[in-house]
Amino acid sequence: METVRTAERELMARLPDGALMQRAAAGLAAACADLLGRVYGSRVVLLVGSGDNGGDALYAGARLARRGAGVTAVLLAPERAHAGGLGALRRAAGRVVGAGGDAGAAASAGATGTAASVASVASVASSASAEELIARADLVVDGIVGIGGKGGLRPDAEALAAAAGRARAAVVAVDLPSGVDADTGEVRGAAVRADLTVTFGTHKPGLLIDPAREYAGSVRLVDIGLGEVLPDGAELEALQHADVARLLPVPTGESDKYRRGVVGIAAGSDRYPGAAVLAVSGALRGGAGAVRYVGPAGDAVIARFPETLVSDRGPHKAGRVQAWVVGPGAGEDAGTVAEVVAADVPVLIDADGLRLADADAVRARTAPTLMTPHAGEAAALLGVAREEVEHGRLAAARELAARYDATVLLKGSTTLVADPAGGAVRVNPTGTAWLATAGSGDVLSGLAGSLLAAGLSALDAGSVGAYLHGLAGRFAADGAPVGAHDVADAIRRAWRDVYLD
Ligand SMILES: NC(=O)C1=CN([C@@H]2O[C@H](COP(=O)(O)OP(=O)(O)OC[C@H]3O[C@@H](n4cnc5c(N)ncnc54)[C@H](OP(=O)(O)O)[C@@H]3O)[C@@H](O)[C@H]2O)[C@@H](O)CC1
Ligand SMILES: [K+]
Repeated sequence: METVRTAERELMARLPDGALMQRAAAGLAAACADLLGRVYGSRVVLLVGSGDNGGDALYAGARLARRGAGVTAVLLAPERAHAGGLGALRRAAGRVVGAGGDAGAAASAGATGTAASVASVASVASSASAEELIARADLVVDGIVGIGGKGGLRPDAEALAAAAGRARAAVVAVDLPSGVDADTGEVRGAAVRADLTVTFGTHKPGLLIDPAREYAGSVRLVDIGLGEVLPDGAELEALQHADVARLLPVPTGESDKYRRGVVGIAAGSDRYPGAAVLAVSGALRGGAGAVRYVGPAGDAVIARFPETLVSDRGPHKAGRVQAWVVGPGAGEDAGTVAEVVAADVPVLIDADGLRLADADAVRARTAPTLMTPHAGEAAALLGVAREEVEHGRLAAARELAARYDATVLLKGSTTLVADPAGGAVRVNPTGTAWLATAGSGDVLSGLAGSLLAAGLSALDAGSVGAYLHGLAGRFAADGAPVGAHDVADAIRRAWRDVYLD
């Protein structure tokens, strides 16, 4: 989060002391009030760590207390809690206890001369333990740790996170759920599970990428004015409808089918003819002017899609294409994979192709390469355990892109697209769990390959393909299970939704 911190420092130098924190706390309190519905008479518990994240929680708690909520702050480190925030909460008649419900520890917050007075702290550090307070709360605000967090939660923080998890209260995370890694989205140990995360200034990668994304609940961004000073080139970006609409290849008056690009699909085997059919089904909806199929499943492909140009003579002799897709259902056909990898046009490598392709040959390519592994395939390529990739998706995508000098689309519940040149990694915002269905990846490879053939860069083809594919998955599912061919059928609707929006 170095970029955010630098921006904060710059902005702070121009603003009166505490102005950023006040903006953050105001936005946080408003979000809490929305969630509570009725603030007056509600029971709010603040989990307060020793940094500014806890300060945000304390100031927001003070605002809620002024509106009639019963607010109790549970301090993890009473002697180091944010002094200004503690004073504000006290002035608003909020209560303060130590994490163990321990009056002595809480009282020391006052005793060390911070804004809380000994009398007020000691008098309210009553008999109820933090655990009991949390169990009775309507709302729990997680201000344990924010972007300053290092490593997994410490044991006392972990106990509070667990208590919040057991409670019936809604949980609001301040800036990000404590315990998730702000930079990478990794969750190594215990972490707070939030219903809502109120984040400040900019989306942190950890809020957009699984597994952390799951812990964040819905995410609300509060503008604290960082936009003016944040440098360009954020670490992550997500395409929106308007971006995708601009990138879609749309035929002009002069287009003929060859100018719109021909995509070659080298996929399927006697054992897996279905993969060929599904890849072609995606390719036909991706904007290329024609789809050429090469491989042993030509009959199955023609039977389903008679518009396909079919050849059984191998990629070299199949006729010109503007991009290749190789790998879905390829089985052990390393020869075809090698032939395609050697072609001097953009190539998308998927599924079996990822395993069969020679790494040096991929690196030696001069035309763009787009690799589309899921977590298991990425793990095999990197030589690590699958969990390693699942816990660190951003790092894995970047690492693969660097190793293969290829654009990498890492599939999963949050699909990421990383370019070898560096720059922001694209997070696909349209995914749905329904897409985890057999053959769905084959459809995506055909679709993205078709976009490559139509002239999009590997980064754009991958991210636009994932976007349309995710949207198509949502349309096709509509709350019920889907097959991959349903997803392919819905691509046209997704395209219209984006283009005509
Ligand atoms: N700058 C601004 O103007 C604005 C900043 N804003 C807010 O500030 C937040 C960043 O604040 P920050 O830099 O004080 O760090 P923060 O996240 O509170 O954590 C540091 C503390 O946590 C502790 N700690 C560390 N790891 C831990 C663990 N695993 N488990 C448990 N504890 C752990 C660590 O303890 P220590 O290592 O020192 O013992 C240290 O005391 C940011 O996320 C946003 O909410 C907004 O108000 C907008 C304006
Ligand atoms: K937090």
